[in-house]
Amino acid sequence: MTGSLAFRNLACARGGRVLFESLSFAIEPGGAALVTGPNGIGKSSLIRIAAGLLKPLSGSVEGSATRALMAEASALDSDRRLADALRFWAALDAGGAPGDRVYRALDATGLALLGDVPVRLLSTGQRRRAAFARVVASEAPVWLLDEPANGLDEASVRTLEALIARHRAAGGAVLIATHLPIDAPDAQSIVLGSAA
Ligand SMILES: Nc1ncnc2c1ncn2[C@@H]1O[C@H](COP(=O)(O)OP(=O)(O)OP(=O)(O)O)[C@@H](O)[C@H]1O
Repeated sequence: MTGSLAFRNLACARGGRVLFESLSFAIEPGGAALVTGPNGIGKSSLIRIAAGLLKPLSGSVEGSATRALMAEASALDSDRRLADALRFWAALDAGGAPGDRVYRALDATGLALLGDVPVRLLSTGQRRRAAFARVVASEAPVWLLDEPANGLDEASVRTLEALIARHRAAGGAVLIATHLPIDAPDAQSIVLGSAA
């Protein structure tokens, strides 16, 4: 797997206000970038631009075309059982038979025993882990993670960090917007709202 992402001279405006401009950085295969900054500065907007869901004011994003997004809304069907909901997306996200990938992702995120539970009955943290399981099952070379540690207990944050490390070791690239500390060795630090 080879994942990469490059932001070139990016500017973003929302509601008629420029949030950031002249933003350039690249994430190489095996790399990661942690985006931080105060509320409302544009971290989620940057992630949405990288996901192709928001058009930048100027500049461009290049790199691997297949990108998995973990944002606030997981898009998992609340009435489906968790494994079925993940299977639905795994078939679309990565194609092919999703069975094994989904079970591996459930196992990796500590949800192996909850595959038969309807999504609507999951706790907040379990729902976040389920959203992350979708990313893991997607096999996308680029992961875009918006506040992935929100609602997770300490052990789940360690699992998140381990899976990010595994993805990077396999050649993937990861962009993470976070308020909470996430251990990602040698990750670039992108501080929005900083003059530096
Ligand atoms: N659809 C929209 N239309 C207009 N303005 C928006 C829209 N969505 C977000 N904004 C504004 O864009 C700014 C940046 O929002 P964004 O969610 O990217 O910030 P953030 O840095 O992720 O914030 P937080 O730390 O609170 O999650 C905010 O001022 C927000 O009100």
